[in-house]
Amino acid sequence: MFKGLVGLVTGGASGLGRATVEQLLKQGGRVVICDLPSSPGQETAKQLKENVAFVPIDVTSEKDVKNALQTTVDKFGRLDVVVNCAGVATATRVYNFKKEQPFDLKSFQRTIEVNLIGTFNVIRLAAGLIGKNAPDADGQRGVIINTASVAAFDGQIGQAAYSASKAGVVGMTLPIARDLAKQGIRVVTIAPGLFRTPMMEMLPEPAIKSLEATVPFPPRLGHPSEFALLVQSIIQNPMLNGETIRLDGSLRMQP
Ligand SMILES: CC(=O)CC(=O)SCCNC(=O)CCNC(=O)[C@H](O)C(C)(C)COP(=O)(O)OP(=O)(O)OC[C@H]1O[C@@H](n2cnc3c(N)ncnc32)[C@H](O)[C@@H]1OP(=O)(O)O
Ligand SMILES: NC(=O)C1=CN([C@@H]2O[C@H](COP(=O)(O)OP(=O)(O)OC[C@H]3O[C@@H](n4cnc5c(N)ncnc54)[C@H](O)[C@@H]3O)[C@@H](O)[C@H]2O)C=CC1
Repeated sequence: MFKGLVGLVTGGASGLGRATVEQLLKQGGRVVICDLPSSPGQETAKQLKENVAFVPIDVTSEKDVKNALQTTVDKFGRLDVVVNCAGVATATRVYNFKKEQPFDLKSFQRTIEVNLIGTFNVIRLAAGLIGKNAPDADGQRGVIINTASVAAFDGQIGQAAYSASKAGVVGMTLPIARDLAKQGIRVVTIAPGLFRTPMMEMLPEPAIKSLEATVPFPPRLGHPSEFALLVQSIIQNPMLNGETIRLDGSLRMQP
């Protein structure tokens, strides 16, 4: 289905990103996995064998992202789809009254830097490369897919930094789609609910169970493959643009 398509997936060594890499490969695409040098990206690429490459990057670095785009061109000759999955989660109250300690500003800044600025960094640099593609019959040159979170809308206690970073991703989706419309590049954001990934598994199991119990239907954590399925649908459907799609079993998180 995606024969010849070239994708670049940040955070592609784990969780939702990895499932996306697998789905794109299954559909005949070629994929560059971008993730931290400390991630299992190299092993992941080895396991998946063909049509896949790993480039170690930090999404906040201009040099790293430019290097990943150059590798994409050198290896596969073009770039059609970017899926931004790289992200970090933090959980701290804005002020801890027991310890008389305010939220650590560096931690707030780093969350914004990775989740929001890192996503923007990849978009701004990748857009130039996607824009070099010849347009298809519909005038389309490529697609950029971002990952926000339902926490952008209903962040819980302790999620000020994380929610702010993800709300930023939601907020920039429409203006960037408008910026890139003339070049025929679509921009769509997915706001996942609760998916079983290493990030989610950092929460204690009782916390996971209690969150899971709040999902109306299906009353369970999502499978990463279900996120990847939405990525595939977004790529396939040319009318989807400038929108954030919740993928959450109708979950609205409680405080
Ligand atoms: C990854 C995604 O993108 C998807 C998601 O967002 S998944 C949701 C992730 N959610 C989180 O990570 C929650 C982050 N928050 C926390 O871990 C903790 O609230 C915290 C560590 C920040 C604070 O913990 P704390 O100061 O020890 O507070 P604690 O004493 O446990 O709780 C105080 C009150 O808040 C409530 N509370 C705390 N965390 C809660 C939670 N996650 N959900 C609901 N209520 C919560 C407690 O029930 C308690 O209520 P009462 O005062 O009525 O008894
Ligand atoms: N798992 C869930 O329930 C949800 C996840 N999300 C979001 O989905 C995205 C993927 O999350 P998961 O797969 O669950 O987490 P994960 O922790 O399994 O994967 C995230 C990947 O991002 C990489 N990464 C982190 N910082 C990076 C950086 N600076 N540069 C490059 N790569 C970096 C990590 O190394 C990791 O491989 C994240 O943006 C997360 O916030 C949103 C809502 C729910």
